[in-house]
Amino acid sequence: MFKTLDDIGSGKRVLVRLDLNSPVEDGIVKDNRRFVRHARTVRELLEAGHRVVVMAHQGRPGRDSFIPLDQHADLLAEYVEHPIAFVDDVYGDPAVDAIRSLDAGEILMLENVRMCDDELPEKPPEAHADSEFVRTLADEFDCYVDDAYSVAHRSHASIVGFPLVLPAYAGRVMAAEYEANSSIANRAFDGPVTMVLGGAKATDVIDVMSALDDEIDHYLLGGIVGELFLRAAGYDVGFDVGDGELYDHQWANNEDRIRELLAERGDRINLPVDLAYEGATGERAERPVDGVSKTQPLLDVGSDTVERYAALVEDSAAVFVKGALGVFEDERFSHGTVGLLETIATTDCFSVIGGGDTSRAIELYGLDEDYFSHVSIAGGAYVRALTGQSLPGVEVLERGRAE
Ligand SMILES: Nc1ncnc2c1ncn2[C@@H]1O[C@H](COP(=O)(O)OP(=O)(O)OP(=O)(O)O)[C@@H](O)[C@H]1O
Ligand SMILES: O=C(O)[C@H](O)COP(=O)(O)O
Repeated sequence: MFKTLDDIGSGKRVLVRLDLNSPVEDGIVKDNRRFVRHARTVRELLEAGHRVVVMAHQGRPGRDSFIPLDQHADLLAEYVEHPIAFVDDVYGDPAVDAIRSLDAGEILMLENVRMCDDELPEKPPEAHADSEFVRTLADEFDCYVDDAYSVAHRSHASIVGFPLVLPAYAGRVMAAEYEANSSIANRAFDGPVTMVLGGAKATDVIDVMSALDDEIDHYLLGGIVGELFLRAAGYDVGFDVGDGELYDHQWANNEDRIRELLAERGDRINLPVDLAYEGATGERAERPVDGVSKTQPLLDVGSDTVERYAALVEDSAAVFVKGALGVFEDERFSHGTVGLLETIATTDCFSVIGGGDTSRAIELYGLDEDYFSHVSIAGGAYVRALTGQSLPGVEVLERGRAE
């Protein structure tokens, strides 16, 4: 296990890695729960009288979302309820001068760490620890805090380099995410374990299913992934219609694995028994799957499916969610996703809701996060945790030099 904020003491120069990577629309950063969550770690560090320097990233070079972090500093400051200075540099003289001018209880955010050439190459921790970026910054700090669980699947310099050269600690987000998301591997549950799997990314879902076996008693499928499984089971769905392009390429890439999973675990894989679509006057309409011949997009699981899935959830000791059961962003097609989330919220099972998109349904429909054991802010890292893979960022924290 790793050390946490409880082990740091007070009055230190702390370099903290957050994951504030956010959706960006027309150059504007969209507020999201990553800010709220990380604010708690930051506030705690400030209250302990540390000098706090935040390192984070946004987008990747070449993408529209690859922008500076000045807006992130302002948004985070609102949640921390404390001004956050920003310097448009990562480890050059302007950054080092700004770091040195901080007083106890003050906070500074560095520029997008992916603007630094040393950051992005996937390299082992030893190679990153020896980079100019890591060596230069490490000299300015007493310790490193990693709160960025959702980037822990990347072997990037700001994630794996510092724990080799500074005492390293897990922030509150890192510790909570690690504990909840690894619980299939690390905990025994006193009753059935259920996975709700949907959304748009078939390969992610199939990877999770392939990596798990006896641990899971019921798989409840929906969304695009559910339709692909229905296609493999012989139904006339799971292909693109009109100018759509969500299904056929995913089918071509995953058909064999889907057929294998159905053959090996068909008894535990639950598929939708009915599906919803847009009716002639724009209303939600539903049809049983055996009566469907797909001529238009199918946008949600139907009411009978929700009822069957809810009964299995009610009987479960633990439920893990990855991916939405329908296009929940449109209220007409939110019934599957939101109906199941509401059922999970009213039972006392251990529950983890993951997937960046899916967890947005919780706030969109005003569900209280406290009704779930954990709502993850991770995407790729959540999938890797569910598949039992270790994350480089967590591994290096565990073997870091925290004393
Ligand atoms: N039948 C469907 N047709 C089209 N889109 C769908 C359908 N069912 C679900 N979706 C879409 O899938 C999206 C969620 O899929 P995705 O696989 O990205 O989920 P996630 O696991 O929550 O996200 P991420 O992997 O990005 O963290 C939602 O935005 C939803 O609108
Ligand atoms: O938003 C995320 O999932 C993380 O910040 C990782 O971002 P990346 O996929 O660009 O590495």
